[in-house]
Amino acid sequence: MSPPVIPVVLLTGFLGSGKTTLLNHLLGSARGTRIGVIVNDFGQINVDAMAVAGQVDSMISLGNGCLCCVADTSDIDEMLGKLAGAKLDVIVIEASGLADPQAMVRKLLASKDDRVRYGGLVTVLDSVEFTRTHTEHPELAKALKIADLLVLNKTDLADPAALIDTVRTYNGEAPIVPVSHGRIDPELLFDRAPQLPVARQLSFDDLNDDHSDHAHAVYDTVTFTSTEPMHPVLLMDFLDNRPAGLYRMKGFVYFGLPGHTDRFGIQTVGNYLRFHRSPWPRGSTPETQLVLIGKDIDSTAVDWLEACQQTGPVEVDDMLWVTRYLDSVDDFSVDALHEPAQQRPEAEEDQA
Ligand SMILES: Nc1nc2c(ncn2[C@@H]2O[C@H](COP(=O)(O)OP(=O)(O)OP(=O)(O)O)[C@@H](O)[C@H]2O)c(=O)[nH]1
Repeated sequence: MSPPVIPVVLLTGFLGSGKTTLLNHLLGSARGTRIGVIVNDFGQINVDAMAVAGQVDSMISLGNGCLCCVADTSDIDEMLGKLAGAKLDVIVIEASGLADPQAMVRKLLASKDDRVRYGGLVTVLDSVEFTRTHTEHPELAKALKIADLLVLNKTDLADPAALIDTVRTYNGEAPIVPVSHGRIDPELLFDRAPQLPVARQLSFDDLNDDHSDHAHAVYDTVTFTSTEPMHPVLLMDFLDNRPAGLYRMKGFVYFGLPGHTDRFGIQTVGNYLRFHRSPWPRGSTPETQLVLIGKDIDSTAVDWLEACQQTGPVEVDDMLWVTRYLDSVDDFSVDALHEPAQQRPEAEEDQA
């Protein structure tokens, strides 16, 4: 008997909407379902791949690439083929927040590997940023229109009720699931139910509708790395006055605070800012690694970050500017910084 065909679910959504958070939730609640993952991070630092590593049995990371730019379907088939050989129940592809979902769906549908089949498109929406991003980036409507499941995320921060009607105007059929922290019921995706209520037949128009304006073209990605510690007050000043054009920032910060050795994961989305404290991976050299994504990001942003490096000793109270944005209440006092952070799986990095 030939093995069951593996559904390939595409996870998309604008920058910072919560794709990695949702993926981590799925991986954490898989209950025996074998999930393969293709992470399609954008930018030179593979922050998302670092976050999911450790939870996933079968993972392929594209590093500094983009699945919708992969030249031909055989490259996709090669990746899917590697995972298909690993006896999986489902493959989830996390698209870059900048990806063109139509181009990716087209390539998945064109796959010649008969061990896999396109299993549907999940689009994650940020309840807080939805109105702003969809006004500024009308091209995002594509990912709503062809979605099979719409996840209205961050409902802990904004009431989704008013948004549901708006979202409905883009897509009259797909279920809309309001959640916080990407906590969707995995049964919506996996068989023991696999596939999405799903993978409806997409029309020729759905797949070809103005695909010429490849969404990436309008965004910049800027990276900053440094082994010099950052000064908390100077970095917070940067974050309070973010450079023009910056939409999203993520990565890790190294503060050279005497007596403590933890790294600070950082996430910004629009005006949102959050730090997460965790130990540096064993054997790694502490360094700041930041990816800045946006539109026409002010060219002085990197110079400004360089100027945030420490030139002298840092007082422990300087960290108060940072600790109020930590995601764990236990960490709010600066004294707590002297206790090493709990060793947690890297995959929890992005979860609340
Ligand atoms: N309060 C709150 N924060 C959330 C929720 N979902 C995600 N976040 C936070 O939002 C930030 C961005 O989440 P990610 O999961 O990294 O978003 P993403 O879509 O993978 O981001 P990109 O890969 O940059 O496109 C992180 O700090 C998450 O912890 C949520 O439902 N509520």
